[in-house]
Amino acid sequence: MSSQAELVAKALSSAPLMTSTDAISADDLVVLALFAPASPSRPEAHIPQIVGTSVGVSGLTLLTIRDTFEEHKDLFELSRASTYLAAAKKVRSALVRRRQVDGGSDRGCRALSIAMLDCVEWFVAAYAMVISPRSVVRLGVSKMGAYSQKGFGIFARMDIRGGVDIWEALGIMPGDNESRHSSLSAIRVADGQNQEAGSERVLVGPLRMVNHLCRSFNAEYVYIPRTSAFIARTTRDVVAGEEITVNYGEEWFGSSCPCVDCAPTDGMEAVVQSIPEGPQEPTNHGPAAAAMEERRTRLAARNQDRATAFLDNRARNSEKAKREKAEKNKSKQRESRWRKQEAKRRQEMAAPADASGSGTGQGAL
Ligand SMILES: C[S@@+](CC[C@H](N)C(=O)[O-])C[C@H]1O[C@@H](n2cnc3c(N)ncnc32)[C@H](O)[C@@H]1O
Repeated sequence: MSSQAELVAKALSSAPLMTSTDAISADDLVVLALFAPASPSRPEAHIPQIVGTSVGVSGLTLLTIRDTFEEHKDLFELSRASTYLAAAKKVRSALVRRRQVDGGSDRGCRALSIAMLDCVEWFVAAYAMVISPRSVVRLGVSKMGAYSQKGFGIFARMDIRGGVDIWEALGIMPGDNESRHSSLSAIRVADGQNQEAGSERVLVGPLRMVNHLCRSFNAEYVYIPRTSAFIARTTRDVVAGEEITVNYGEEWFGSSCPCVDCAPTDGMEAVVQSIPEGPQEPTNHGPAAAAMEERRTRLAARNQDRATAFLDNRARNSEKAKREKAEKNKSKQRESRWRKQEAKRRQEMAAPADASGSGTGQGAL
């Protein structure tokens, strides 16, 4: 199936460059619409940490995009790449029709500019790849790091061998570097891409949902040559249900990395599958499930040890910080005392000269 996903990803990767502002807004919009619409009928819907918070549209727009996608969802057949992109165009055309006032209501889509609709088309196609039951990965919600913060993550639907390209986890960089809009997904242009190598961009699309691990990551970003697009490539075997993770590089979190390799937690886990995807291969049986269970047990045991070490370390560091602060205060007080004495001494030295004459200093000659 991956070869079809590869065709779709390559077609999407050669899209004209978007601006950061449109790309981030459209990414927010499509993610919120497809995975977290504010609908009372979906109490499990979760609004994760994502994105640039740049969306200036109503909940109605989100629901309209979601409904329009649902109406066309069956057209997104990942096994037939030739029809796949046409499906995204149909979603766009339906949204354009809904932009026109229809019986007094535009169903909330009038706020979407033409440039935004172009981007929405791209993101609908990109995220429909991970929604497809044929995709090797899916989008879920991950409980991450030391603070058990929730955010989106990408999870394997099936066992994936090491060295495999995950075409469904596609990301693309806009043509400008307005990355201040979303520091959640800054990335540098690589040699061999179609933009100035080394410059910083925002990564948008499903690949931006991949989370970080310092050591036990299982994938890396690779770029699609001569384009602005990236995908994930596994660096080792991954079992069904496991989260796909990469190492963002040392600079990302600095010395306070919250990942489970650096700080202990219960580990990452998928807690919500945001969008119903139809029948799927059961994953709670067979060697893959056993391997995953074994990995979970290993992670839990390791995290237990780390938890103790982490707490000891934190207590030691906090003591050390207190001592250093007290020392600093003492030294400040010493310095202030010294300054006062020095000022007094100077005053005393100056006093006889003042008393002796005109105040210009010449009286002493
Ligand atoms: C590119 S985004 C990854 C997707 C993100 N989870 C989301 O929902 O948008 C990067 C952000 O995810 C969070 N993140 C990634 N890996 C993490 C980890 N291991 N522990 C805690 N937070 C993590 C951090 O907030 C980081 O700035």
